[in-house]
Amino acid sequence: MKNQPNHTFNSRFVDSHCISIHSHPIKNKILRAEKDFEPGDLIFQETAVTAIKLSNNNKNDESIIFSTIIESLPIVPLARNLIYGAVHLASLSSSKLDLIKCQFGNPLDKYLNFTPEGQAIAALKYYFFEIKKELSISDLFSCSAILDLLAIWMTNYSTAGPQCHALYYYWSRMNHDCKPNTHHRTTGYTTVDNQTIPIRTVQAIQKINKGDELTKSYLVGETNFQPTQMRKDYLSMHYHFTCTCSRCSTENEIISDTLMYQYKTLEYQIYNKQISLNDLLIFKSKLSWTDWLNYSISQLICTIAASSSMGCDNTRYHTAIIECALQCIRRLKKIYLQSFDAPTNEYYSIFLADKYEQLGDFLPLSDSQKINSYKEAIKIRKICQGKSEKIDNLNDKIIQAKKVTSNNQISL
Ligand SMILES: C[S@@+](CC[C@H](N)C(=O)[O-])C[C@H]1O[C@@H](n2cnc3c(N)ncnc32)[C@H](O)[C@@H]1O
Repeated sequence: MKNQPNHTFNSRFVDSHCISIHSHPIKNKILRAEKDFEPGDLIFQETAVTAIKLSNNNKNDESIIFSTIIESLPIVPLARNLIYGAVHLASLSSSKLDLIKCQFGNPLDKYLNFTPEGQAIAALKYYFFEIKKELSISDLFSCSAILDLLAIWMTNYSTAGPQCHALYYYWSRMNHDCKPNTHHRTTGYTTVDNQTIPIRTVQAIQKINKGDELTKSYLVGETNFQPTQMRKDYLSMHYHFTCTCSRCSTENEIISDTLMYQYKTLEYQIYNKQISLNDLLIFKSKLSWTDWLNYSISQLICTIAASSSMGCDNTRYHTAIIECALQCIRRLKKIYLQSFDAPTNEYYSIFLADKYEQLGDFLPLSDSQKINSYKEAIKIRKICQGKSEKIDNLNDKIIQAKKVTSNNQISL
């Protein structure tokens, strides 16, 4: 039985000849292709049903609920943003709310207090009455009703640019696969009722036949390349299901509990800024090169070095950081080349291209590999569809690097 929305919101880009929603005994709702798609084909574009803008510049905007109480809660920014999401849902009309009442993942008591989700849940429970007073939430909403909305928001929202979170009618109903057949991104914004609403574009990254389920990956960034067991743990923790996709059934990278524990501890320490880049490098130097943990630490080091969030001293650690980036490239390349549909499968290409760009950023201007690394990223992104804005950015970096290099030569 096909379900289509009653068009009380702007879904003008969605063509019902391309996709439809169906019921499924385990996954509840699923999104299906209504025709064949080739890799790179546009499947659908849709405007979000609702979105919140999290930018501080908009504090005075009536439509965005910023509260002194929420801002002063002792929680991390992501937890605060999740509460804004839940409270925002409570402010919607019932018809809009009905449209986005997707299935939610975990029972809320599963989240640990130190995670952003756990902090959002705890803060909402403890401060509900103050928050309710401050934000004039309707009396119809009890604390448990708002917590239900938080669960819906947490399971189904997506970031649309750094300062915008949104829920979609179709996109939010797509289920997970560790090797998804679609890729999605925000391709613009529109204004509805004075609100900025993002537009999401979904493209095929594999050959899709009419009747196939359309899937996306719920894994964040590099977690896509974590071993099966870790991916499954993440999905069970956040989305409350056991992944049985083809990749989970075929890949078999065994990770010992000790390694897993060490990794989780490191993640926790990094998250809480309890470990320095130097500590990480020392820890890594004691691991064998074949350890999965060794590779994962290289990923963490690259991320830290790229954001410099831990006061990383680039000069002192340069060689080690570059070696970490190269190690990540070697591993991603291996996965990329093993993938039967590479290089058309954007799923693998994105990560490899990003890593080449990161390596280019890390390399000093005097190193000829810097520009080559950017060129490699361009080559891969050119194969992917719809990455032109990132290619422009890389071309700018190459021009910049060439300019600085030639200026240096002149001054010599
Ligand atoms: C974003 S929603 C997806 C839409 C959802 N199926 C619905 O009916 O609203 C995420 C939830 O869908 C279910 N789900 C997603 N992918 C799944 C999968 N591969 N296997 C089983 N359940 C899945 C889980 O319950 C998860 O918490």
